[in-house]
Amino acid sequence: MVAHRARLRPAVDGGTFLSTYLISCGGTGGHLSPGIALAEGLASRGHKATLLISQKRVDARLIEKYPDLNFVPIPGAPFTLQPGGFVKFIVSQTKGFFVSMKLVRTLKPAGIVGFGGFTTAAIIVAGRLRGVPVALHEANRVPGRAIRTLARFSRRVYLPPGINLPGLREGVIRHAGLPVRREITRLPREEACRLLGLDPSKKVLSIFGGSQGATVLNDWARRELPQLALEGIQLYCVTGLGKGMAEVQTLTAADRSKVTAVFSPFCDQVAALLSASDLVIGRAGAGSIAELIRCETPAIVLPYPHAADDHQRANAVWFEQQGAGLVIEQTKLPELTAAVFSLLRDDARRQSIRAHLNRLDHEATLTLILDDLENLNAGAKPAA
Ligand SMILES: CC(=O)N[C@H]1[C@@H](OP(=O)(O)OP(=O)(O)OC[C@H]2O[C@@H](n3ccc(=O)[nH]c3=O)[C@H](O)[C@@H]2O)O[C@H](CO)[C@@H](O)[C@@H]1O
Repeated sequence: MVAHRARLRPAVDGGTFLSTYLISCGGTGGHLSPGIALAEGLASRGHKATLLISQKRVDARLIEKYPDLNFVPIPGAPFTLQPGGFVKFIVSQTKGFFVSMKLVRTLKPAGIVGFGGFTTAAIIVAGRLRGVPVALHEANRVPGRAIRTLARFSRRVYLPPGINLPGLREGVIRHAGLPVRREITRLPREEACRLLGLDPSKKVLSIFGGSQGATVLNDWARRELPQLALEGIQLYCVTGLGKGMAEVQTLTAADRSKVTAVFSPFCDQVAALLSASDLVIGRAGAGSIAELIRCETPAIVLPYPHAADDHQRANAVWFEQQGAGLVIEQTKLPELTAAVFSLLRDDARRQSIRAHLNRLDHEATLTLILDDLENLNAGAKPAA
């Protein structure tokens, strides 16, 4: 670890901390979760972070669990060329820019990190104008529009291993995975099942369709529930906010034992969910994949077909190439049921997937980014 060479700044609450960082990470769980992970890492090194988030419901829900972190919602809307949407984009980005300028002026950050998405542009431009070192993080295996546009303003661009962005100055790109929140770690299965109200002696299948949930996967789960229950397989389906009510059902298996099925709009216990699950069916969001790797949970992923530049397919292909999971295209949904039962019956196959997950990066990403940010800061001129 690099020594704490960062400048000492007075804390707003009267204590002292090394430096303040601004982290722009709003809009989806896939942006917010790594932002939280970075803020946790900075705090562990004595720094302070303010996280800029969107005004979307999913952001508000996800941050409930982190009362000790400092979140600031800022205006912003996704880019679109549709007339009404484009005007909204311009107006909200302009507002976001003025809020960002004020934040940079008052907080005097030592660095700004943007995780992409529509909340990132304003703060990166504001930081750049005020001479603050700015860094971008791309989680996906196809860099998004915000990252592609803003990369030339940035001192660092963190990209997934093997991915490049042409035209950047030498030394700007660093290869790093997605930082994962501290709490996401593999728990003993019995404990995880207990936390979720499940029976550890029975298999657990989870549906985890990213931060918004996935309607096709929810529908599949409801359709297949009788058959799953008959085989004694418990179901934990995270439906997504606004996609159904919380519900617990008790069904009967072929051997007359009771089988639980849980439907929940949001999950606050992702580590327990992934640790209890014998198999997860999910999307191929970078956050989900990083957390499946961290908890070593076998999964079948169905890339969201409308993701920008088809980036979920690229994530999924990489995941499968590592032997870390299986991919089924959404157009081949009818194949899912057979694949699920086959994998749940095949303990050796799931064990082999776990072995592949185990050899993938677990901890190094966050350390790499923290070291690098501290180095950047140490070499930086004081913010204007
Ligand atoms: C539709 C779409 O374009 N989704 C994108 C979005 O992912 P999206 O936010 O949909 O999903 P991800 O899988 O990347 O991340 C979800 C995050 O939310 C957390 N979570 C989710 C549900 C829940 O109930 N509780 C909870 O805590 C997960 O633990 C995870 O940390 O950003 C990702 C990162 O750029 C992209 O890879 C995805 O393609």
